[in-house]
Amino acid sequence: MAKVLKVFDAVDGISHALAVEVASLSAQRIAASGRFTVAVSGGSLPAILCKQLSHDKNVDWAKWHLFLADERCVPNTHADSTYALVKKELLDHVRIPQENVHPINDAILVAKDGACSESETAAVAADYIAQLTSVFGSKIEFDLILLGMGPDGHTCSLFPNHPLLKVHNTSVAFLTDSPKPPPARITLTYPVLNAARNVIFVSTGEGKAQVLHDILIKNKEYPAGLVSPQTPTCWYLDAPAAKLLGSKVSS
Ligand SMILES: O=C1O[C@H](COP(=O)(O)O)[C@@H](O)[C@H](O)[C@H]1O
Repeated sequence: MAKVLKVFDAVDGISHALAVEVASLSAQRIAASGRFTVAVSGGSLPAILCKQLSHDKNVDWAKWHLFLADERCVPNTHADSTYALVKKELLDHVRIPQENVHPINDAILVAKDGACSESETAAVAADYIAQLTSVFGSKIEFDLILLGMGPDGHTCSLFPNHPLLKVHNTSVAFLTDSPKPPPARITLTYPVLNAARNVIFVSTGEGKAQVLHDILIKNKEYPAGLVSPQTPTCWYLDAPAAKLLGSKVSS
């Protein structure tokens, strides 16, 4: 599937363009289906995504259903929690009904520091599958999944050469050996990523330049490059991240 690249001089340009695009997709899908189902990654993405979007009063936030594309198995108030980040950047500023927001069930966690046992992590994943099923039924088709990418090419908590890259029999998988701390995490799997109507990647900073070149120019296999949804994946990049992409980039 083709990839669409959008390159901006600075991160603020990404925030602005993303806010416009996400608001537009939200309006389209709410008009068509009465709701907007979204999954978001952690890391640098929530701050970039929400800087402008969280001020948009025209978005029908009450119709949003918000999931996490991956999450660290820590309490929802922990410094490493993606939910905590999304709460700070978005949920504290807009009115998405609480029942439409889907953090992990952190009451399951015995370990509160990210060092979860396999059985706890598996239970968190099983609960997250149930949360997805309660909204989607058996066919999980997000309107939009917003993803980041690490400098090693990982996306969600799908890391290079990890066995989870081959998991196709569940919507949510778990791992307790993440190469990036904390080790215990849950993640959406490729069947869910690839069933999405729209996938947008956001990648910024020089530290991502080499892997972006490898994925987008050399077509080397990295987890982020394997995402192949219903429509072309769209990559929002700043100039430092895009610096090795040369003239093949149309901004
Ligand atoms: O660990 C994670 O890292 C990736 C990339 O983060 P970034 O800070 O380099 O943007 C993120 O997309 C993922 O959700 C997160 O769990």
